[in-house]
Amino acid sequence: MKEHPDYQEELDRLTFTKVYMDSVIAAQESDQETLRKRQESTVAALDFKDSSLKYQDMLTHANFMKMSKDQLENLKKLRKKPYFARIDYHRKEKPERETFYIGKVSLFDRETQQPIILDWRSPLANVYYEGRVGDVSYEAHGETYEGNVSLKRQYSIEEGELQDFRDIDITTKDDLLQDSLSQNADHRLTEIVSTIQEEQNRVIRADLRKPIVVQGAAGSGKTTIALHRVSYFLYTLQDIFSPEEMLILAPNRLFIDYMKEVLPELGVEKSRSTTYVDYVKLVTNHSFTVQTQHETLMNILEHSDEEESILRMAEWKGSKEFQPVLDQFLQYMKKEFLVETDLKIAGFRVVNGKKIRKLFVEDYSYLPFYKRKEKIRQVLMSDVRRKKKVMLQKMTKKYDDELDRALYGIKDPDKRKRRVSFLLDQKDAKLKQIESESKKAVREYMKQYPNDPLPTYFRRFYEEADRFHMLMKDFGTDSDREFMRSHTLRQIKKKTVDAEDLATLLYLHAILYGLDPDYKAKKVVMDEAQDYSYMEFVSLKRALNTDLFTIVGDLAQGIYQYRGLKEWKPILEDVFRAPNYLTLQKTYRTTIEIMEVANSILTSMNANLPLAEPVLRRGDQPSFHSTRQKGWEDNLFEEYNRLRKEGFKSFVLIGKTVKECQLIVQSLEPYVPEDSLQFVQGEEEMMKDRIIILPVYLAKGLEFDCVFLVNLNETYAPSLLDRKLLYVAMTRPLHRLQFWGKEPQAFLLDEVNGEYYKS
Ligand SMILES: Nc1ncnc2c1ncn2[C@@H]1O[C@H](COP(=O)(O)OP(=O)(O)OP(=O)(O)O)[C@@H](O)[C@H]1O
Repeated sequence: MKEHPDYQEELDRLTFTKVYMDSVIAAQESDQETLRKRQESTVAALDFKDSSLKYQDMLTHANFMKMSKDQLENLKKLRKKPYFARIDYHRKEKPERETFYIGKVSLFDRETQQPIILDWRSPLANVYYEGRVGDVSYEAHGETYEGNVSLKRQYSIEEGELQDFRDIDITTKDDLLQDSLSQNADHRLTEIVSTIQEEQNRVIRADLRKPIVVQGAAGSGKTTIALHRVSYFLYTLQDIFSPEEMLILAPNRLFIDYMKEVLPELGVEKSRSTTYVDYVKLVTNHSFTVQTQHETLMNILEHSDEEESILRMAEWKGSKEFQPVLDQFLQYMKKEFLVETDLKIAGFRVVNGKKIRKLFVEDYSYLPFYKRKEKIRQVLMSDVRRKKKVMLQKMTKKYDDELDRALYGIKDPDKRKRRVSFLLDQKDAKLKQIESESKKAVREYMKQYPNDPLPTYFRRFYEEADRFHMLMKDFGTDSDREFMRSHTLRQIKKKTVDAEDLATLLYLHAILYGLDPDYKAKKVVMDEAQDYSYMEFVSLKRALNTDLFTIVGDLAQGIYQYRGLKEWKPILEDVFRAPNYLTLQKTYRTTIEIMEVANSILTSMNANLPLAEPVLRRGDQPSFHSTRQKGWEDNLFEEYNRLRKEGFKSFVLIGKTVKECQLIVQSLEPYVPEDSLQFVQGEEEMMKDRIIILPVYLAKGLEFDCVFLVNLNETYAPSLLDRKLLYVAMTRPLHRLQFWGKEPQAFLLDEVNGEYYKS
């Protein structure tokens, strides 16, 4: 690197940038003395006269930068690595070529508006990610700018020191990507802004006003890219959109912890990240226990008696056909809101019943039922307030007229006196009646409307047998439907619902009550989206009333196939209007050798999905190890130690089911040092120095340096579900994959070309 003609220039630039950052930081913290000293020493350190002058000029402006607290914190963090790339770009209409350094935040010279560092999310930075050196164009603020890129350079900067820099396109190989991929699992996720690939960049920057669905192979960067799209979104639309309005849905809490490691770097930590289950519980204020889809999956894998009926029921509850059923049910519920009696006070018709009904069915039809009810209450209240005066006047006039008639018309003084006194009492009573009825008329009137909480509606859907069977007539046989009805009612009695009921609850909640503004989100990101049912998508869209969804998933990993999506078509065609659909085929996580085996399993699914293409990175072939011979436990631990010595840090043993994992723990515990295993079953955080033991369903979305698939009892059958489980498990490692079981068939390796693995 030192021989490179630009070496000194690059060194100067880095020194300058660091000092500029320091100056900004010090200026913000008003430490003028430090600021002056730093600036002096920089200028002394810079070699080139020209640049010294220019830099000195720029440094003086650092004083005047105005920054938010968050921006300042970010700047401090990024001082160790201010930028990762440079482009030399000549925009057509500009007289000369300009150089831009790209980093994770932007930093501008206030006076000249020249970027010291260009944010990776800025429109111009797109030039770095898209295409190669040569003619390029980019879009900003609706305009297209043409130009030419003459240099694309990547930097490796550690602790603020320049380690290396390389130009891309001279060799086509992306060295930085190669370096980044060969690292270990615990410090990889954050580094990807510098190595985002073209197909990934398209996903990140795809039209922000449209929903987007991304089908991506295992390890193609779906999670990472979805989060970068969030970051890009927040950056681009920062003036009109705040992070709190973003909802990120992940499959489990383990996954959320894992994602959070990425979030701070991307500036999206203020977004709400949660699971669908937790979100629905929150917005519906739901106190039921939820039987999760994982528990159902375990039941299937461990063969429960009611397996088939349970699966059928779960499928129905999530299906597209279930939506019209719920809509019809809601029509029945709506009838109870169609009150059309007149609102009367002291014999006066204050509001016409037909008008009240019209308010519900027409004027406020865009609102949830209970919100309409509230609006009607407000309208009635104000009508009563307004008309009370008129009523009082009318009543007063009526009695005053009668009094006049009595005073002047009745001759007999006794009779007249009685009549007048009667009329005065009457008048007084009637006016009081108007006063008092006005106070409570609306409250009384509103009693005609339903006032039930969500669980009541949910129960009623299942409780009224005739109506339930009539609404569900297109679903299976009488007894299938009855199973669904009685099972759900039994669950309700136990204060439990199935995970699939959450979509129903959210859907009903959205239409009946609407969402509390605190829980609203304008943009939704759904990872592992293949595991959501149609109704889960629809209920979210309905509840949030937004089209801004970023949906990423992989149908090949759809292990909840009994309830999840089998294809993207219904989402693309029925849930959203004209969404973008993109695919990610290159896979970055694992080596060619591991992907060869995993792809063989993918092919055997006949799922018509494109095979993942591993980025050129080689490693050891996956290997099979027998657990038949005595002492296999010692062998496994030896392998672990050997790999640790090679420098690998994170290890996982994946079992097919929870039971299988328990068996693995029992078998290994006597052979390994105390506290070296951690059996993760759900919420707990994974400890970095332990060998993790996980059932496949929890390993989904995660990654480890070395993965051992262990199979002591539960073999993988040649069924679609088991193939998907295997595929998920096999695509978790970054570097090494080993199979530990009685025979290769236990992992369907008999279907894999024998040259792809060692045994
Ligand atoms: N452009 C890139 N540069 C460097 N690393 C990348 C890049 N894209 C993805 N990776 C790495 O590849 C790995 C897989 O990414 P990620 O977990 O986002 O993939 P995924 O598609 O969600 O995977 P899966 O579906 O298997 O859970 C991560 O370690 C990520 O850092």
